This record gives sequence, structure tokens and C-alpha cells, in this order.
Amino acid sequence: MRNPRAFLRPLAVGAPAPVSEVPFRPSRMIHFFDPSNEKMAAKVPDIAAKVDIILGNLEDAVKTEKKEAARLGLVEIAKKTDFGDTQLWVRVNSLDSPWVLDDLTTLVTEIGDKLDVIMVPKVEGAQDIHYVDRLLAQLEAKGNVKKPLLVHAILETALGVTNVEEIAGASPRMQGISLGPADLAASRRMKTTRVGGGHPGYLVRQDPTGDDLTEGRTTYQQDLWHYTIARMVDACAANDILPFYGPFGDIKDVVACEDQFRNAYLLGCVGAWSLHPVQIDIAKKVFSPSKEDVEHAKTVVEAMGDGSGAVMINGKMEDDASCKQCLVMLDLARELAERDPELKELYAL
Ligand SMILES: CC(C)(COP(=O)(O)OP(=O)(O)OC[C@H]1O[C@@H](n2cnc3c(N)ncnc32)[C@H](O)[C@@H]1OP(=O)(O)O)[C@@H](O)C(=O)NCCC(=O)NCCSC(=O)C[C@H](O)C(=O)O
Ligand SMILES: [Mg+2]
Repeated sequence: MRNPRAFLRPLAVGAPAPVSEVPFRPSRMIHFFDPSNEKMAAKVPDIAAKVDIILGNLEDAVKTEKKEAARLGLVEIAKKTDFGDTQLWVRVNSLDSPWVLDDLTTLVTEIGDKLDVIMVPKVEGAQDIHYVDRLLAQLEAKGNVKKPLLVHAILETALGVTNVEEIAGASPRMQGISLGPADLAASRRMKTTRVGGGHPGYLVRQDPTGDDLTEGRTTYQQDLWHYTIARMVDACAANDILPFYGPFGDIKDVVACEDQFRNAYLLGCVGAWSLHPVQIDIAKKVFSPSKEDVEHAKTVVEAMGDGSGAVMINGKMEDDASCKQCLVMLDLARELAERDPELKELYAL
């Protein structure tokens, strides 16, 4: 365990000091692209202008023979693109792979000052974060990187979920955690072959009303990911870092994608992954508070004055706690309005 007084000291001589707080920037979608795919790479400048975070993916979904091309492609794209306010992230290969050491060495020393966050897949415990933490410090020093890189873990093994609290607090570099439902399903030996989303077999059924057990019993599909998302959100909130839902693989089913994203939003996630351009606007819509929610929050905060006591608004009791809920909504709305002129007008903040 680290000396708590040394928690915010650099882990290598010449590395920048870690941040004491995760900078909150709009993070409604992490848009994945494969830097070795010429068509996708060509779209990066246009897509970067529309998203909060753009991520060069080097791990799963990139063919083995393209791993080096993807890494070098990302270096080239990062050097020649102006990302403006949009964050640039990378998902490196997993820590047990033959590529990750070269991923980190090349990226940090070549484009360390352009990158905001390193997403690390299949994190299983604090030891994985500690390894990346020290290595990043050494590479930042070697590459003369000025601002510390942050780390985002993907929760996608049963052991990772077991250790999610210690992962969330393992380093001041921890920026957030995403749910990786596909690898997690495999690791848990769940019997679903879908990439995220629900399953029609996971349901509850109304009690029987007569002798016929098959008649008139409505079924309700349940959310396979509720427990894990809720646990991840608690681990993140308890450590002041940000939780994200991950991928929704059924690209054509934009309706169910919106539902999955909204469940995550309501439970506390700040964003989700977009795997295809069609998912960008879904995430933007879902993870931006509605005009009605912002208006309600404003009304409550104004009526509550110093935030103490209780008032009735439209037949509902509001008090210190609901005022805090409204402040969460308003803080998010203000952050988003700063970046998005349409939201600024919509929210009238
Ligand atoms: C899912 C896809 C393979 C679909 O690609 P494609 O068949 O080419 O779709 P379209 O024909 O509809 O594409 C239309 C055009 O848009 C471009 N495109 C597609 N996706 C992207 C993108 N992500 N970014 C930029 N541009 C994109 C196509 O090239 C077409 O262009 P054009 O022909 O010029 O019109 C594909 O979308 C894809 O590969 N997406 C990313 C997949 C990915 O990153 N997967 C990994 C993350 S999920 C995961 O790892 C699981 C997780 O870890 C877990 O364990 O749960
Ligand atoms: Mg995965």
C-alpha cells in the first residue's frame, strides 16, 4: 500500500505531478475508431468535431496483423489533427498481450501531450493500475510530457468486478471506469452472446391466475447489467471518478441502444461508448439533461434559497436532499452548455 502522504507525488523523477481532482469535461460519448482502418481514419477530423471524446482503439476489434498499423496510425492522426476541446483517448492492448508495452512506450513518448486518457482493458485489481501508473510516470519523464496522463479501466472480468472498489481508488490517475459487457459475460460464463443490452430470456413472470400456467401471464424483461452498473457507479462516486456504460453492439437497434444508455444515465453514468456514427447522437441526447429536468432543477434551487428546509412545488415535497439532486443536474447542464451552444440556448442558464 502507498504512503497516503505520497499519493500525489510523481512516481518517476521528471514526471509531472498527478492531478488531485479528475477534471470534469463533457464526456457523453467515447467514440471508438480503428486507426488502421483508412475509411474510419479519414473521418476522424469530422467526427472529432461532433463528439466529446474520440478514442483510437488498438485492442479487440483490431485484427492481429493490424496491431502495429493501428498504433502508428494513431500517432500520425494525433500529430496532424487539431482536436480542439475534444478529448483524445486511446484503448491500449491488454496487459497480458505482447503489444501493450510498445503501445504505451510509443504513444506516451510520441504523442503524450496530445493524449488525455489511456483506457486499459481487462483490469482485474489495483496491481494492474499500479503497474500502468509507474510505467506511465517513467515514460512521461522520458518523453518530457507536461501534463499527467489519466487512466480509465474497463470492468470486464469477474475478478475486476470483485475488486472494483480498489481499482477505482488505486491511483490519482484514475479518471473513470467503463462496463465491458461482452468480455464480462464471457468471463462470468453468462449464456448471452450479445454485446451489451438486454436478453429476452432474462425475465420475471406474473403469478398464474388459474390452473393453466401458460395463460395470461405477462412477462417483464429485466436488465442483465443492473447490478454491475450500480456497483461500478458506487465505486466511482466513492472515489470521485467517472462511470461509463460501454458498448451496445446491435448497431441497427437504435431504440434499444437509447434505452440501455438511458438506464446507465439514470443510474449515474456520465456517458457511453459509440461504436458507429449512428450512436453519437443517441449518446448526446441521452446524456444531456432534458430542458424540463433543467427547468425543474432551477425552480427547486431558487425556491430552496440556502438549500435547507422543505417546500412544496407542484404538489411535491422538496428538501435539502432533493435540492442536492437538482444541483447535480444543474452542474451537468452548465458544463454541457459551456461546450454546446444549442444546449446553452435550450437551458437558458
Ligand atoms: C460495427 C462496424 C464494423 C460497422 O462498420 P460498417 O459495416 O463499415 O458500417 P457502415 O457501412 O454502416 O458504415 C458507414 C460508414 O461509417 C464508417 N464508420 C463505421 N463505423 C465507424 C466508426 N466507429 N468511426 C468512424 N467511421 C465509422 C464506415 O467506414 C462507413 O464509411 P463509408 O463507407 O466511407 O461511408 C464498425 O462501425 C466498427 O468497426 N466500429 C467499431 C467497433 C469497435 O471499436 N469495437 C470495439 C469496441 S466494443 C468492445 O471492445 C467490447 C468490450 O470491450 C466488451 O468487452 O464489452
Ligand atoms: Mg472487452
